[in-house]
Amino acid sequence: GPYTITYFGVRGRCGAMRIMMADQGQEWKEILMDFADWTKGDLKASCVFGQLPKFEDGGLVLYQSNAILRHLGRNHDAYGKDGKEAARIDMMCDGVEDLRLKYGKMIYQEYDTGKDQYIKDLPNHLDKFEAVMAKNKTGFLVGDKPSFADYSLFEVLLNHLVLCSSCLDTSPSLKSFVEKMSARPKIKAFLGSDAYKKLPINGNGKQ
Ligand SMILES: N[C@@H](CCC(=O)N[C@@H](CS(=O)(=O)O)C(=O)NCC(=O)O)C(=O)O
Repeated sequence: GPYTITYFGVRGRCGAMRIMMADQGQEWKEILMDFADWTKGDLKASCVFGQLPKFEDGGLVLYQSNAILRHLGRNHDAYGKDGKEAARIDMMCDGVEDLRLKYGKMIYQEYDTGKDQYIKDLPNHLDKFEAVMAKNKTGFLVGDKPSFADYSLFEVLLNHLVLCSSCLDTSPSLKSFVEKMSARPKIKAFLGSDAYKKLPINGNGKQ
């Protein structure tokens, strides 16, 4: 710390890191970028990849939402107990990223024509995470405590429950995972906060 997020007024690619920091008892500053200012280009030109989110940890400046999650994982004992667990957590985080990319493509490019088919195909994607969650038996993807991959999976599942409220009905381990994560006191408080509720999930208002 001190942690600062610079991003647009959406949950988007900062949904998971906010939930993770809340659960870890961390505070952070939010610099909310409005899109008109962004299109002027000054801040964009200063971003390593020309994109947000930008994350500051004191003097350290990071971009790439999954790199930010990993940094928080390292700093808050949420990256496994050893190298093997860390590698499996990386694998699961990358798997969640694949789901995020599919979800984002549907939301931003194919919502009207592709939403129904996306929901039909969803079980084929969620069953991979269901199998890992069911096998690990601790209530987390890897090891016996939440890792940054758990926070990313949890957040992306919350978004999918908005898209399709029944999408976990055939995934009992994922359903229990979402219920348990939602019940963690600091997460429950954050999900109930105006700061969380006032932000739309995506930049185009579709969900
Ligand atoms: N891989 C990056 C993607 C970041 C990204 O796509 N940022 C978008 C906003 S959002 O899709 O995350 O909401 C952006 O800056 N868009 C503005 C621009 O590209 O000029 C990450 O994970 O952080």
